Amino acid sequence: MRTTVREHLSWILERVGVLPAEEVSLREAHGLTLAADVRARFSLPLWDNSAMDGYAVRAADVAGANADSPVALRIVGEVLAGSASDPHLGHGDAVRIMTGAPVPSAADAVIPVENTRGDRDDGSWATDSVLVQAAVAAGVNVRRRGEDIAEGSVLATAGELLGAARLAALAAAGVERVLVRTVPCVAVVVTGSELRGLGESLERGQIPESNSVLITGLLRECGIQTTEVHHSSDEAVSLADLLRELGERFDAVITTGGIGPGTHDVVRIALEAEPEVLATRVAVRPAKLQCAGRLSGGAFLFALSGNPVSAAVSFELFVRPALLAMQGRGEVRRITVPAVAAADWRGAEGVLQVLPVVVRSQAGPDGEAVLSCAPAVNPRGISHAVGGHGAANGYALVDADRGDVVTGETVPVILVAP
Ligand SMILES: Nc1nc2c(c(=O)[nH]1)N[C@H]1C(S)=C(S)[C@@H](COP(=O)(O)OP(=O)(O)OC[C@H]3O[C@@H](n4cnc5c(N)ncnc54)[C@H](O)[C@@H]3O)O[C@H]1N2
Ligand code: MOO
Repeated sequence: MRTTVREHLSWILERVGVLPAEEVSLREAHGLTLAADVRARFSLPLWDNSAMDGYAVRAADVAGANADSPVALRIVGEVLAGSASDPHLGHGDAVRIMTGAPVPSAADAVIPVENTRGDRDDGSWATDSVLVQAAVAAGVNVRRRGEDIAEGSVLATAGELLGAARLAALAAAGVERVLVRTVPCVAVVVTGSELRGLGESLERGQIPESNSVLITGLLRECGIQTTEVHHSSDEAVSLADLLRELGERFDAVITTGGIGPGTHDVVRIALEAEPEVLATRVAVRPAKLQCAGRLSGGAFLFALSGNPVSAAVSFELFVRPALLAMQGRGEVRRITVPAVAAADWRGAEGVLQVLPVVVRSQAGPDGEAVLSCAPAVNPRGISHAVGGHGAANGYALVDADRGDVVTGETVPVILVAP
């Protein structure tokens, strides 16, 4: 029986290891993986503060206020956002207060300015006394210290991807620097004597080289800038030398092409000298041929098929999770979402089918939004279909024992659009 996707991924994840951690500023941390839990240095909010522009009051003083019988309060001060002042309020007093300003210790509620009348007829803010036209309960319009986050609590956990919202939370809670995992340095090597650079003229049998565009783009979509791209000659000896050299300088090396049983499949031949690299057949279509492991130079190698869609699917199933694991990411697998098949298609008998699909949001029977998916390529020949694959924003996962897919059935889909 052939290796399953799960088994092969486990084999890789057991071997990739985790890269070292380094401390960076919050601004440098976006898109990186946190290496250690971070606690809030401050409570959020930091102080009891006003949610409204208005008047800080003692709720008991305005208990009976309404539009017909407003309650007059004496204005004893003003607090703006950023002000350190804490004016005292006695019975019948009010303090002008702006949104975000610390609520005076002696006040317990804020009346929005809209519920008051000033001491002049022009509707402006009161200066000496204010007429309050609505009662307010204690605590209303006061954002309490610590109601969002308590000081000392864990605000971010090791293994998470640091996005904009989390970094803003850390900044607000007084965190300046965080420990993050190093991003892997990755080199890409394409092989194939039929390949020509973009814009070069093509003789019969030659094609534009597109896998380096694919792989560097997929790497960028998981936060990795490729620093070197090589086009190797179809000669196993020089390729073995190149892999040995790259293996010493990079954390990971990704090759495409040359892993089949053909006479000139140079990657397969060059890797025969690498004892920790495993070539295997996985029960999946496309991406059946898999080859991965640690090069003697030290880098982790992923030798992907030259077929562009096989390379993309291999990247999604094995390379992306491995590169995330190297960064200590807690969750390396994508979530699947259910989508309704918008067409019939043939499954891949006996193996998992990973079909590039176009996923759309459409109205369900009760007007609710549901996802639909339609094949982006012909399911009979997926691995070479670089053109149709360009439209795909997801992959439908059709289990080995499921058989064909019928219009209207629900299929699990992973969304891969950047
Ligand atoms: N006798 C068998 N033949 C094949 C088998 C098999 O089991 N027995 N497996 C097939 C499968 S599955 C795959 S996948 C391929 C593996 O192919 P290679 O990794 O050796 O890839 P190549 O032969 O080098 O190229 C395949 C295809 O992709 C095009 N290609 C390659 N590199 C690029 C690139 N950088 N940009 C664009 N296109 C590229 C290449 O021209 C070929 O058309 O083997 C099957 N055969
Ligand atoms: O490795 Mo090949 O994809 O099965 O197309």
